[in-house]
Amino acid sequence: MKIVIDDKIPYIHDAVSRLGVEAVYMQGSKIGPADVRDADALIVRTRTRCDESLLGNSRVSFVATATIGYDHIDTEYMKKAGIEWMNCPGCNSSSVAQYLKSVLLLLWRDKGMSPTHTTIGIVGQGHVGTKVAAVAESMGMQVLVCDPPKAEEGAECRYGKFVTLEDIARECDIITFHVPLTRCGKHATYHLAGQDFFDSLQQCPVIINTSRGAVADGNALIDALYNNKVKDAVIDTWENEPDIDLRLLDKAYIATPHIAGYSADGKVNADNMVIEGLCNHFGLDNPGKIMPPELPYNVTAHLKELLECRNPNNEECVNRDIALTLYNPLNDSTNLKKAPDRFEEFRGNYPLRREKW
Ligand SMILES: NC(=O)c1ccc[n+]([C@@H]2O[C@H](COP(=O)([O-])OP(=O)(O)OC[C@H]3O[C@@H](n4cnc5c(N)ncnc54)[C@H](O)[C@@H]3O)[C@@H](O)[C@H]2O)c1
Ligand SMILES: O=C(O)[C@H](O)[C@H](O)COP(=O)(O)O
Repeated sequence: MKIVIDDKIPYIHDAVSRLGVEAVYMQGSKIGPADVRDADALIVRTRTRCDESLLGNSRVSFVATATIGYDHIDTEYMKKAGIEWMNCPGCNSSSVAQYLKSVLLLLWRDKGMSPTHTTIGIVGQGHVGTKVAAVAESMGMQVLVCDPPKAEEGAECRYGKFVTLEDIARECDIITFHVPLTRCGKHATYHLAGQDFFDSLQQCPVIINTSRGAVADGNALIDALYNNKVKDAVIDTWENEPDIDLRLLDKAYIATPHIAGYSADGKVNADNMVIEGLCNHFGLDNPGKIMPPELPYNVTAHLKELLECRNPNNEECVNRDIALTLYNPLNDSTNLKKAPDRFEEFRGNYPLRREKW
């Protein structure tokens, strides 16, 4: 049995080696029809488009993407071809929530946006949006949630009732997108934040996009930043990655290379889900749970010191410093702003980041 695996899926190698199968590791964007022709399974990230042109002449019967998003998988073709496929729902949702928490703390520290005077609009109440809403609520923000598909299903909104995107545009000081990228259907999200949306903003909000780049129209967002319809932008996901728009990079307060979900915890969750799916599909013995690496001693000691110096007068600052020591998106942003051509390199060699210590 042969598996082709994206070589930038961290922590998965040992578990795969214990499966006793042939494994070929390759750069995701380079995996082509000739590489998968005699393969039985494919484990990818967002960089491999899985469709008929890749899989049509192969014997692949199982495709797993070690990600939440699956807009790079042609699900219609998978169904037609009888290929089982899976993504990893929720795997790195806590990592994106950690990213958002640090962003909100930075907006408070550096831009004076006090949480108790801030209304945040969450667009999409799925795995990520739910956790982000909880973070914002715990900081004292007023939370509004827009999720028309969930509203139509009669799902419960924890924050009063679901509101419309127009309500969000009218009321919110921060607007953050957590929807899948979809190009058709009643609730398609391609350019959901387009010209009309930016024109309708009333509070000159901060716009945050950690979902998929094309959920926001980059040109319209840049215009809105120049015309002061938008106060600041925090961009993790970009149109046309890795060839990102340098005007948006320059204007964005925080600009990161699609790494909101890159905690080691999130990566390991995805690995464990993929290995389980693979073992179930092929009847293999599961080689056991993969664990994330520990933080180095100096980081752990520093965090311990911060906690020990906590007192009632500076508790807020200590908590903020702990969160920002664990993860500060400004570091990733500074690197990307200095060297945007290294977008994929920053992702592929991402340093160890943990959600807890
Ligand atoms: N930047 C990163 O590293 C990173 C990490 C994880 C996930 N993501 C992306 O974040 C997004 C959200 O992930 P998730 O796990 O929460 O997905 P999810 O499927 O759990 O939730 C998405 C929610 O969006 C809602 N939705 C769909 N269309 C909508 C519309 N037009 N308006 C408002 N709501 C709509 C759905 O009803 C659903 O509740 C995805 O695009 C995913 O690929 C990015
Ligand atoms: O959808 C997801 O899970 C995230 O966007 C994920 O972090 C993407 O990571 P990639 O596969 O591009 O490394």
